Amino acid sequence: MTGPAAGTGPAHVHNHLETGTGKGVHENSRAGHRSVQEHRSVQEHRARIAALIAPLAARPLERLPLRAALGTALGSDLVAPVDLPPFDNSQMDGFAVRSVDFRGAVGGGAREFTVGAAIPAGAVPVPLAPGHAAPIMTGAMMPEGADAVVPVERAEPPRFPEEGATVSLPSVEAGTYVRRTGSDVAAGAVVLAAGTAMGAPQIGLAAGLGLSTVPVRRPVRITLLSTGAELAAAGTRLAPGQIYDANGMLLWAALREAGIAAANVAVRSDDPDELRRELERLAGLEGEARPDVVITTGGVSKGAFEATKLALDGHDVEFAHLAMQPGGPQGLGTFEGLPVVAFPGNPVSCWISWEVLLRPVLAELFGAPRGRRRLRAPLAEALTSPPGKLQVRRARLRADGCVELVGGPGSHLLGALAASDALAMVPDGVTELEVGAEVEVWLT
Ligand SMILES: Nc1nc2c(c(=O)[nH]1)N[C@H]1C(S)=C(S)[C@@H](COP(=O)(O)OP(=O)(O)OC[C@H]3O[C@@H](n4cnc5c(N)ncnc54)[C@H](O)[C@@H]3O)O[C@H]1N2
Ligand code: MOO
Repeated sequence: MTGPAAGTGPAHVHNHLETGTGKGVHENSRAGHRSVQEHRSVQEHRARIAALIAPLAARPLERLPLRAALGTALGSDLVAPVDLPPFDNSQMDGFAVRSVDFRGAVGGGAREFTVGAAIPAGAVPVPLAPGHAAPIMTGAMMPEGADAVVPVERAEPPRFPEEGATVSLPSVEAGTYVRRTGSDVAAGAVVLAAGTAMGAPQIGLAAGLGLSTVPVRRPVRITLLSTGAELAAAGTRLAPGQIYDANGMLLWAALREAGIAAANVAVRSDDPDELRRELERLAGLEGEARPDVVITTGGVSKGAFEATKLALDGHDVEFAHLAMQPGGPQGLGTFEGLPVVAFPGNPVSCWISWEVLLRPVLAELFGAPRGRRRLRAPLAEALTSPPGKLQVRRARLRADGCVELVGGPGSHLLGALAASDALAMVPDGVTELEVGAEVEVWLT
């Protein structure tokens, strides 16, 4: 995958970054969840996440107000109800003229006009009489008969004289500084195709077309479930051994930026029964209250108190260790019919899991959020990477086009994450890279 445009479309989800061997994978079926023994490839895990949430592509269509539609994907083609511009108008503050009036001007040069009534933007002008030039403001409707505009600074005198006075204007071709009806967007044309992510320009276009709502799929409902006995809520005092819950807000913000309004819950305990009760509560919710997907964070590795693993035991959920760092330990499946994606607890692991596993799948399935821009850039420094794993380093793209690493590879380095604006991908099979070696960079 090379070039700045690469990876922005759905087709790129599965075919880049050959990571992980995927070889020799076998799964142990215990009473409940399955644990994959060997490292699973990133593509394989993405494909499984895609299969888990693919049914959500059929969410019902609805019309959302523009503000709420930001970040969502269009549910059907958007057809322009009006022309843009809706009428021929001036591109400059100047004088509307009939270009034929310049015929016969000496040497194709200037000639004198009688100044007509001024035309402000928003007014409907009277037709322009031959030999007249009407002061016209930018965006104002061209008067009937006029077909060109001379900017005021080219007039002699270079200002707007009183109506009835004379002004000398240099010769112009028909069409000069006239913005024609429908020349930007023609009424009836499909201006945005179904599946287009609604960013600021698309929202601006919809507003410019006079639309107050757009057709989208019902927004995905995601509940973020932070787990861990060590978690403390922001605003409380940290007891010894505690840390503040970063993951809940980190993922909430990541989803919000991606056009998804998520809900947060926390089970500040390592008691699997407590977590199970919370999952049962979420699975039992009905209608709009019921999440489409729950993302858990924490409790999925090999410790003695892996609450998420234990709570999901007996359900159709599998756990695997991916050939990726950070974001190695992962889980996914359903809990009483509720799709669950289990991310590891380290904050950077959560972020990378979102960026590398879930976000590209949403982009592929739903068209929004847009895929991250990817490019190749030379490293500003040498690096080493563990064998057999895609290593995802936090990085910054410098003004000189080189990519520099921010912080080390550790998945607890939240400060470095916040100082980064890119991810540098070191593919598996690569254990050392020199200064100047090219890596794939995702701009976050
Ligand atoms: N023996 C092994 N130990 C670990 C392995 C392994 O393969 N073998 N994998 C390591 C990797 S890699 C990761 S990543 C972590 C994943 O651990 P868990 O998903 O079980 O997460 P926790 O143990 O609950 O937490 C890990 C770390 O993250 C902190 N944390 C958790 N939740 C939050 C939160 N909401 N906000 C901020 N920080 C959070 C937690 O305190 C821990 O420090 O396992 C390794 N271990
Ligand atoms: O895979 Mo863990 O996410 O290194 O830190």
